[in-house]
Amino acid sequence: MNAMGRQTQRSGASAVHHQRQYSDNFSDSSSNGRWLQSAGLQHLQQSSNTSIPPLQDYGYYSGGQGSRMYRNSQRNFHGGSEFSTEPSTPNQRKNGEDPESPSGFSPGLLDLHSFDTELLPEVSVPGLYDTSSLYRSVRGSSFDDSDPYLANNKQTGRVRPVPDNNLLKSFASDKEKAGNVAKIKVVVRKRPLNKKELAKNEEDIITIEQHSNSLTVHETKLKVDLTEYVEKHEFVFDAVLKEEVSNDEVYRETVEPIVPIIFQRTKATCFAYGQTGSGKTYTMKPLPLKASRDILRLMYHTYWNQGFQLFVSFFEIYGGKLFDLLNDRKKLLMREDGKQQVCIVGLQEFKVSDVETIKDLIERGNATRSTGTTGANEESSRSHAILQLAVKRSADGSDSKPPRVVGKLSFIDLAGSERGADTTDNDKQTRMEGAEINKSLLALKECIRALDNDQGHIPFRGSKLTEVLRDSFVGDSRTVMISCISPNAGSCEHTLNTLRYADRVKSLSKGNNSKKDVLSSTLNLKESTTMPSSGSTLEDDIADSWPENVDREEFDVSEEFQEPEKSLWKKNGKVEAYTISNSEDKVRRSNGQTKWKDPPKFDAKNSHSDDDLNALLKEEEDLVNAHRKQVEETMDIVKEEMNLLVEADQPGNQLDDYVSRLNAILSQKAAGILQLQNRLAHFQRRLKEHHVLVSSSGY
Ligand SMILES: Nc1ncnc2c1ncn2[C@@H]1O[C@H](COP(=O)(O)OP(=O)(O)OP(=O)(O)O)[C@@H](O)[C@H]1O
Repeated sequence: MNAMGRQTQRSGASAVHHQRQYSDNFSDSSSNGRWLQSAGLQHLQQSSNTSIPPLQDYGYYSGGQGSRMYRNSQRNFHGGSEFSTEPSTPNQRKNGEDPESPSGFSPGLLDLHSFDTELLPEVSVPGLYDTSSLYRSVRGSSFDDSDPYLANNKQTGRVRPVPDNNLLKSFASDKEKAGNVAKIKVVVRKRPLNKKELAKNEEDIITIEQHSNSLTVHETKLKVDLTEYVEKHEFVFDAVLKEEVSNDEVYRETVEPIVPIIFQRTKATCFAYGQTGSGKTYTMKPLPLKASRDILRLMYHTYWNQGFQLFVSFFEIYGGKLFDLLNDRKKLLMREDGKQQVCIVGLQEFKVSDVETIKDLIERGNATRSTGTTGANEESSRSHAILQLAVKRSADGSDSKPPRVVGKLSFIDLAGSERGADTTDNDKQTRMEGAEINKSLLALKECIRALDNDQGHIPFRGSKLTEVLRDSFVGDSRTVMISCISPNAGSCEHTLNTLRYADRVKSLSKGNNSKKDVLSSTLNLKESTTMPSSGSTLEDDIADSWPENVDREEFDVSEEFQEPEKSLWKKNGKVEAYTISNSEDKVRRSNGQTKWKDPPKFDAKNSHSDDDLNALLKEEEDLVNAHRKQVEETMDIVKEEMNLLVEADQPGNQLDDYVSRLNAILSQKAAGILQLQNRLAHFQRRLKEHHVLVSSSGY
């Protein structure tokens, strides 16, 4: 059965797979339009019944249906909303005099020939960053709705020739903003404890220092004497957002700075990454609408009358296949043209001119999206949803030629990453989905790394997701990654994996060699050497970059022996002794980490030197050797005891039982050694990979 077929079937099984409802465990409020509220766009909620008109109703804005959409726009911009004060546009629309006013929302059928993803060549726009011309015509009055100049302009039908003072400021600040936007920005967002977690009295283990953009995970561990101790894992990112931070603030911190540069031939991507149920969808959902609002504001204000147009498309990648979320999940094909441009054949693109229409489109797409149930989230996204806002303009700024992409903003709501452990109850389908999802997350990270290190080869072909995003990564591009984390103790391992993934993305970034981040990176690398308390899983693999299949297989073998070992440790004195030593080792290593947490006395250049890496490798090797020694000693003791028992020739079958139990322990210990050896091999590979990447990043 193909993915589509499976999808349909699964959708039918309501308990397992269903359309996303957007309800949550946090509040009892109706979820319909809740995300609008969180987006600060609640005024649009009233009109949320507005259905999207059938496609055939709308031509391009120059077509005959334009007036209908024009009325929509008018309502939107005059509905007492924040948009009612939108400069210039309302009057224009009211008067119906604006020949440029894009009154239509119309589909653009994308095919190999028409989907031009190539950036528009730089077109000189009079007044755009051309300060000499700006100054020549600077006017003293302000640029707003009541600006008499604007009214005059419209009355006379003259094309506004140049911007005024405020506009000049706006250009300058846009330009400044653009320069300030890092190529890769990594932001972490913590969600609040949910009802379930609160009911279970789960502890919040994340503390955040927003002013220093640092975050600490307090991981509870067991000491030698079985008392608990807390190991701290510190991370520093570009921004760290507390649980009380609103979606508005998230927008301001992440997407707002990149909106203006979309008009400057830049393609940007914003995506959320994190464990299932950590808040990716909650975080991502309001962003496109807020961005659209700002894009339209720029189009109608700063870049008014310069021929920019906004287009929306929305599709998902499910099971490695593409489906159009704005066209009844029609299956799409991805092709590369002769110029290696990615083309999505059949994807419908809608020309939009008002926020309300965009809101309707987004809602329609979200309602069509594939969701399922995971252990951690009843409405888990099982697909990657990609919403693209493309700013276009025809080469000569007129309507006579088809518009070409100037810049593009892609929002990706990634499917939830899950660990193997979470999927034990899931069916094969869900596990396969998980594998596909994890593959694309790994590929995404590899691409971001390669891009930021200016590597010649970008591994786009690693997954459908990265292939589709290819054109967003070439040329002048920006990436904002929002790592979403759950605060509860039960999610500790997931949270650490998410943060390590984020840290890998960030710490290997070329423009990110500040001492602070080097410290963070080194710290986190150090933390990653901690022996896991349970077996590694696919998510671990992603977090730690072990791409080779062979690694996975090796580790699966060793994982089998993890459980019996755990169950033994309380039953048998000898085994307990072994495990306790193991804990002691951890404690020692944990204490040893203090030196890494102190401010580094090295300079950034040498922080990742061979010596550091070799020292880490040596330490891990010592650790494994120490374990091996302990196990061997345990085996010796067990053997000795067996011999004693045989010599004592105890009557009855008690002896047989005892011997077989000891034998079982021996074989488990042997497996333990094998596991440690595998672990060491993994670690060596990881260090090697890290070393290669660090060297190529120029530290
Ligand atoms: N910052 C937050 N404040 C309040 N509620 C939140 C927050 N983040 C997430 N939630 C709630 O947590 C639940 C899970 O969030 P969400 O569906 O966004 O997770 P997800 O990471 O997208 O999961 P999946 O990957 O499985 O789709 C939802 O009910 C959502 O409303």
